[in-house]
Amino acid sequence: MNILVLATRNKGKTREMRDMLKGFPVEIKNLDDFGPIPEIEEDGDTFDDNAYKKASFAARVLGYPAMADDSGLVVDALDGKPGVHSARFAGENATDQMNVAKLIEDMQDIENRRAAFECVISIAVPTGAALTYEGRCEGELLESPRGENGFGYDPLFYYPDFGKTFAEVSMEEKSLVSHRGKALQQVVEEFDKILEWLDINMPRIEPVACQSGSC
Ligand SMILES: O=c1[nH]c(=O)c2ncn([C@@H]3O[C@H](COP(=O)(O)OP(=O)(O)OP(=O)(O)O)[C@@H](O)[C@H]3O)c2[nH]1
Ligand SMILES: [Mg+2]
Repeated sequence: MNILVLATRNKGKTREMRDMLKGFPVEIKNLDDFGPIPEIEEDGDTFDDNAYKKASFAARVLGYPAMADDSGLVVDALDGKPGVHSARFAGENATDQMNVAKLIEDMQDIENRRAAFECVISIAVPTGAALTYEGRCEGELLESPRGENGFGYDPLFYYPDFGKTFAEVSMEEKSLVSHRGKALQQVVEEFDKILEWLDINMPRIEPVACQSGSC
């Protein structure tokens, strides 16, 4: 069976990606299933750049196809911030709670509460060839958190059609409309094509003994 490595350290993302890919003929592995690998610097200007960096680096280092997600919250009134810096909004080692607290503070007394989650998923092979999928989800920011589910900014992200925040719905409900859910739905719909693409693009390196014709 094909192996696909989820190139993320984020447990919330991992849960959502694993859930949507269950039932497909692919063995999903986490970075934790391998020995320590170096941290990837996420210094790209776009979600696209960073998703590709993470997926192609993991694929090259591990020798398997890898899927990475780069995502974040884009807030109208903050000129698109925190954007690609969503995970580190309140500082380099910020927790979700710290990021949420900073966002509440920065949005104090601001009337325009419009925000969107954006996600780019990259599936890469060790040669660097890659496929890209995107998703976006629009909502509004509350003034204080609501709900216990999800991760990141979910307790502040109010989705009008649900009348709830993403932290007040189940993971399955969130995935029906979320940025990551939408990108993953395309992955799911195209999964047969992706498997064919992997077959064509994964380099088949014969063991040295075979290359010399002795097997
Ligand atoms: O409330 C949220 N619901 C979501 O559905 C969601 N998706 C992304 N985010 C935020 O954006 C950062 C991604 O940054 P990011 O793509 O660099 O990921 P990360 O650093 O957490 O993990 P990794 O995948 O890079 O290992 C995350 O940490 C979160 O703060 C979300 N917040
Ligand atoms: Mg990251």
